[in-house]
Amino acid sequence: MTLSVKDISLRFGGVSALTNVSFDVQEGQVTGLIGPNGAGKTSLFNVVSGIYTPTSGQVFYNDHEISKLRLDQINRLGVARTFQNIMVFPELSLVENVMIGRQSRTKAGALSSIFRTRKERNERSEAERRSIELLSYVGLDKKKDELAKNLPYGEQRQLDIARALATDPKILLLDEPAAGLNLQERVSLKALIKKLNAMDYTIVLIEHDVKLVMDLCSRIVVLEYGNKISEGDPQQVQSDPKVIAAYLGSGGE
Ligand SMILES: Nc1ncnc2c1ncn2[C@@H]1O[C@H](COP(=O)(O)OP(=O)(O)OP(=O)(O)O)[C@@H](O)[C@H]1O
Repeated sequence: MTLSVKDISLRFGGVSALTNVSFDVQEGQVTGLIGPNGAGKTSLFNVVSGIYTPTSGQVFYNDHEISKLRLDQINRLGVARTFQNIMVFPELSLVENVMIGRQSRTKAGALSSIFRTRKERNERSEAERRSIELLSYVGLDKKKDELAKNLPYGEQRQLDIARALATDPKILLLDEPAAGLNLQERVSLKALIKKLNAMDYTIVLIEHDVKLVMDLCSRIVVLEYGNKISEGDPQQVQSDPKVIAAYLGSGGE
């Protein structure tokens, strides 16, 4: 087992964002996290990735409790994430964007150091080599020297995923990666997620595009008002009356 969420509750003053949510993410799978707006999906990612400390409950990663660790500590253990809003640096090149993501892995620091020593130069060239390799995973290596701001929106999302890969994670948490993408870009994204999963990345996906989730995920967890209301394979979840009611109640989103 890779990631285990146990009885997680998260409250903001009077608002319960999550109530006793538990589920496991199995290694090598693509797990979907779905639910209407405000269901608590992003809050759960924020807890798992160390942005929020849960009010109660625990998160385990390979049997280590990570719920009290910081974002950077959890990241170093092998959990990386993207955010709903794209987090690329528009004025930097693609390869620089990915190299900044690797900065925590190099002792000398990727971009800001003056490359005086052989060790620092070697670290930089290794960081650059690996960054170009990661760009090739998402199909952007040929554009490595272009500025991020000049990429079409769909490719900026792919660059964002390459940045998340920069710390060499085992688990990738993707928060609405298809948001704002057109049909063709969604097809490319689906192929990319399948490819990354085939490369052994374990993936947890928050997504409103239910068809994309059904096509990609072997297991789906459904939240509503901070509670887990269903869990299972796509068939089970799709036919669960609680899930149908939750989606109809939210306008069929
Ligand atoms: N920092 C915060 N302070 C107060 N309330 C918050 C905070 N973050 C989230 N919430 C509340 O927690 C609940 C869950 O929000 P969350 O963003 O996790 O839902 P979501 O399922 O990701 O929604 P969406 O699909 O719209 O992104 C909402 O009621 C939200 O208003």
